[in-house]
Amino acid sequence: MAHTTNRQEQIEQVVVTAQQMREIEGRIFEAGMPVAALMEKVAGLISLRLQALFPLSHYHRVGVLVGPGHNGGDAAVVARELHLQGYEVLIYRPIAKLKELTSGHTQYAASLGIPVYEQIEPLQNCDLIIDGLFGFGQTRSLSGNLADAVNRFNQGSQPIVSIDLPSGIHTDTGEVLGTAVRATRTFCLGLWKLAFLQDQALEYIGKAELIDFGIPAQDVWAILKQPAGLLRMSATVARNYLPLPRPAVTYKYKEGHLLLICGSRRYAGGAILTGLGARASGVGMLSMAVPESLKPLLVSHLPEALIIGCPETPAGAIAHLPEAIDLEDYSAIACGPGLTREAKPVIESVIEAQCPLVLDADGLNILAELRTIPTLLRRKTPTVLTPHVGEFKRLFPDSAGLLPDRVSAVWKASQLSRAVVLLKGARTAIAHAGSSVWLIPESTPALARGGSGDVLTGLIGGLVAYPSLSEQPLEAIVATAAWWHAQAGILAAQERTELGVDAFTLTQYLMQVVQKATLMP
Ligand SMILES: NC(=O)C1=CN([C@@H]2O[C@H](COP(=O)(O)OP(=O)(O)OC[C@H]3O[C@@H](n4cnc5c(N)ncnc54)[C@H](OP(=O)(O)O)[C@@H]3O)[C@@H](O)[C@H]2O)[C@@H](O)CC1
Ligand SMILES: Nc1ncnc2c1ncn2[C@@H]1O[C@H](COP(=O)(O)OP(=O)(O)O)[C@@H](O)[C@H]1O
Ligand SMILES: [K+]
Repeated sequence: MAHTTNRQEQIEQVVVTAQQMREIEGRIFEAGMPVAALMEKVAGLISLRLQALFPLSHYHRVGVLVGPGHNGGDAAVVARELHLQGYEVLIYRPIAKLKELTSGHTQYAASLGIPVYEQIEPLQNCDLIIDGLFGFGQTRSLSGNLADAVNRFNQGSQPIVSIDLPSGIHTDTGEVLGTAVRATRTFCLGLWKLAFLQDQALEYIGKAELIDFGIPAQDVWAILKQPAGLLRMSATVARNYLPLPRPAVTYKYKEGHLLLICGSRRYAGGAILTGLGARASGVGMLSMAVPESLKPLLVSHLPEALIIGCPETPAGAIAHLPEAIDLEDYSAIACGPGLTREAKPVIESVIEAQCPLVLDADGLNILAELRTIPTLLRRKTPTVLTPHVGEFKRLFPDSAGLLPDRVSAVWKASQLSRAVVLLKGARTAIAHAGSSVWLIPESTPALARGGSGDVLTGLIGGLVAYPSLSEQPLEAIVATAAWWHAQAGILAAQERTELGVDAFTLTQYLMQVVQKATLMP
């Protein structure tokens, strides 16, 4: 993160594994910070945030789940603070053997008159539950009475706030270990843990919030090294990879020439959406190769684009690229949406192109037929693949075994193929050649809708085509496009609800994202 100097901004962009978090904390403690003082500080911040979100006037009775480790310690301090503020607090402590600090805080809480129970029944009528059973120290599965208790709390209608992670969620993979707390909100402590960016954990995490308790940046970088392996894409970072401002003196080809190859008689709309995604990138020149019969349709939707009609199969797919196309003319090619699997000769041609190549949809299915890894390893210029999980499994059967740990799976696939692999999902992950993995931390399920991926392909193609960005890491440019796409979805959903974000509408919100990002201080 050479781009930002502000500690808070750096902290927001970092993602850590449990092991890394432990090592970072280890440095802080070694330097002299007392563990007890840090726990007091963290839990103080949590208590203040809880009081703001859940005022005493509406949430009188609070159940606090105290586990055996320091997550339980945090919870016991929170219990004390809420009690002192006038909340009626009850502690559930299922495991008798507690770490020393946790034991001390629980004992002190009890001395103040907070009841401590080993059964959940007394906590049944609480207005709010605070989950401090396990945090990033959890590796074992929940079973027996503990699992039953968690399942019963999940059935209640009261909100649940988890401290650090929902208990039962694996810090790195996001996997449910036996069972897990379904939190309304989770306060992630200090640094974002990887589970917050793994699709399988999202419905347990609820609304996620980082509680920044002042981890010094130098301790983070001492453990993560730069560039870090896991990175959260944000507006601050994305701004560095937008082709703005344009130089005062420029011309269309200097702002990139993208060739899109897409569409078929059956999937004509996909070609339009891909074109509109590319348009939003502002790319200097857009050419589109489509089946000959779609030419009038494309011209009417994208009058600025150069539409190239291609020979068609009887079913209306592109049979092959016309002789007149010279792939050397373009600064990037994006290919795939709506092609159908009949367009195999197209993929065989573009694989030989000497510019960056983005493959999506049927482009990926055909690549899998051609044998993904040997085909990609032949290429001398970068390839970007944008699969959803189904396509990913066909492309990379060997890496797919790591799913549902999407971050490990995409990392492995990129390492084996040397390509930039963008794995679509609720939290899209982008990896390049086994180096960093970029994660898109915010999105909206409004995007789970036919055609929104086509828009993304066009947008990625457009950004990749900019010669002014060609010195930048390709994976960061692809992640910027994915962040942009997700932000447009969020804006559109805010104005139109999650039901109102069809793919065409999505394209209409792309510009607003750039306006917002570039107006930021
Ligand atoms: N260090 C600090 O000052 C700060 C730390 N912070 C807080 O500390 C948290 C990490 O604390 P932690 O390392 O103590 O681990 P934690 O997640 O509480 O639990 C591990 C314990 O649970 C036990 N256990 C696990 N699974 C189990 C099972 N199924 N059934 C039964 N037992 C099971 C496990 O036992 P073991 O598996 O080792 O036998 C171990 O004893 C972190 O998330 C944050 O909240 C913050 O306040 C910042 C400052
Ligand atoms: N639950 C979700 N939350 C956020 N984004 C999602 C969700 N589901 C899908 N998306 C996004 O929507 C897009 C869908 O793309 P894709 O599956 O290729 O659809 P299509 O081929 O119909 O265009 C991807 O960018 C993906 O990340
Ligand atoms: K927890």
